[in-house]
Amino acid sequence: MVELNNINVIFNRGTILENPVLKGVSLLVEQGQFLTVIGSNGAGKSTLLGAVTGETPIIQGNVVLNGLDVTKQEVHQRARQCARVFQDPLAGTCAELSIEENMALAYMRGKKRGWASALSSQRRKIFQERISILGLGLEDRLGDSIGLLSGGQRQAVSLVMATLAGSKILLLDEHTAALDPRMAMFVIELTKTLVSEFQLTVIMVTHSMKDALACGDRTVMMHQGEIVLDVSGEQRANLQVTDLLDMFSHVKGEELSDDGLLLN
Ligand SMILES: Nc1ncnc2c1ncn2[C@@H]1O[C@H](COP(=O)(O)OP(=O)(O)OP(=O)(O)O)[C@@H](O)[C@H]1O
Repeated sequence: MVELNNINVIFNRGTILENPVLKGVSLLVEQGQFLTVIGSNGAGKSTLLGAVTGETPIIQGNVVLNGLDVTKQEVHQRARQCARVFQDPLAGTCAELSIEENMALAYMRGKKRGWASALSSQRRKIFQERISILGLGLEDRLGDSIGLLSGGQRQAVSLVMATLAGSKILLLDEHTAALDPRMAMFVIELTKTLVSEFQLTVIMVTHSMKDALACGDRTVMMHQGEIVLDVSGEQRANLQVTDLLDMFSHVKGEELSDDGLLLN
């Protein structure tokens, strides 16, 4: 469960560049819910995820993860509870390390135990099992440098890695945006499989209105640091991409330019 209460984020506070990016955002994502987040460029979507992980300093409000108030916790302390996958496949993995070593690092996220325990033969079996879900034959290539994989393969491995430490909250920050359409579809399907298998609570930021409606069970739209739309259930099930755009215009009383939101 992710609970954000009245979160305010202001970048460059007190300077000429002061930028209020989240304006009293409150959001409750129930245990096991899969929320998709859309919104125009600069709406505050990534900042919202940063507020959950602790990477973004908040000036007001509180963050509760799985019932625990983590507002004062550092990023590494919250890492036990939530995992984040970024847009850039290179961001979540270390090119110089092998697939197995990358997985071992992910496995140890938020844990105090040593490196050796993460690389035991028993762990290797778990890693092989988990990575075989991809159907890419990587279970036989655990010793290969992860830098040898394509961007899409690496993003798929990043997603599997995000499930290794046992955290129940998964934050996806446009994780398919840098992939070609075929690989993006593969990673979206993989996302659905992993979310269902590990019963994760998910916040997925996307620029694809199609994916926003096709994945998960609830969609919010952000605009200028606020949640301007929140749909689920039957209302969402009946929505088309064009309806979403109309709703946006209605809520904000303005036309939305197509460069901010992809219509695919
Ligand atoms: N660390 C930072 N320091 C200063 N300003 C920042 C920082 N991070 C983000 N911003 C600004 O905050 C605003 C919101 O950024 P954010 O990345 O949350 O938007 P977004 O909705 O994810 O946009 P996009 O869809 O373009 O990725 C932008 O104006 C951005 O320039």
